Amino acid sequence: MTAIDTNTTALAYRDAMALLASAVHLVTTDGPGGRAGFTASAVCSVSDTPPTLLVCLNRSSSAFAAFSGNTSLCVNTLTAAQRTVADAFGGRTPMAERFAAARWTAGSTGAPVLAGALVSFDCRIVSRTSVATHDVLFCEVIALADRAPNDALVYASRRYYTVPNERTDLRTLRAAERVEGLGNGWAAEARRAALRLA
Ligand SMILES: NC(=O)C1=CN([C@@H]2O[C@H](COP(=O)(O)OP(=O)(O)OC[C@H]3O[C@@H](n4cnc5c(N)ncnc54)[C@H](O)[C@@H]3O)[C@@H](O)[C@H]2O)C=CC1
Ligand SMILES: Cc1cc2nc3c(=O)[nH]c(=O)nc-3n(C[C@H](O)[C@H](O)[C@H](O)COP(=O)(O)O)c2cc1C
Repeated sequence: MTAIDTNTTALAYRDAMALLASAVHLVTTDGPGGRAGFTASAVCSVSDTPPTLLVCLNRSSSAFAAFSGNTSLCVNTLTAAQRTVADAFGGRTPMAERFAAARWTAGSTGAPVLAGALVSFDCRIVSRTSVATHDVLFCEVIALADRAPNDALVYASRRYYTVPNERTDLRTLRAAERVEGLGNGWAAEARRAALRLA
């Protein structure tokens, strides 16, 4: 283990955290505190009884005041096709412009639900704790939005990657077989592997 130099602790920590791959979410809210949202990787499952997750929000974020004034939020997990929305919600863009970058419906809590998200967790904020620079918001999941099989967006080493959905893979493979008439060799082996995953 290499000890962390106290003068570069934050930088060393960030460099180390940058190695971790994570899902990418738009965390959104609406209500008396106003409408706001930000791109987040610091989202974690806490419990399934009742379904509970946590979100870490920097108190210096322009979205912080709205989340403080509201009692609900929605965690919208992004698909690979939604990386431009991740950029829009990643900072320094006015809130109206962020929301104009995508289509929305209102969840049962009133929080904005992103159309076409990999999955959306509509939540009631049940507790808040300030830790260092961030507020940790503990949220009970009230509703889940439709989940269509899709490729996931992953953030690692400060860039975005696509994680193919197994079922999407299978559809692609079947389409390739139909178009190209592939039925033997590597294609047949790949098909068998995909069927085992399905
Ligand atoms: N948890 C957070 O608050 C996060 C904030 N960010 C912010 O987004 C921007 C771009 O980030 P990157 O390109 O990934 O480069 P970066 O070098 O700023 O961050 C690398 C990694 O360090 C962690 N991190 C960064 N800032 C943090 C913070 N203030 N508190 C706790 N963990 C933090 C995250 O895991 C991030 O992926 C930066 O302004 C960064 O601060 C990014 C990821 C998580
Ligand atoms: C991939 C990615 C993940 C992020 N994750 C978080 C996070 O979990 N919590 C957080 O407070 N900010 C996170 N941020 C930073 C916010 O999205 C946003 O940039 C920051 O709150 C400053 O926004 P502002 O210009 O609205 O103040 C992340 C940014 C990126 C690009």
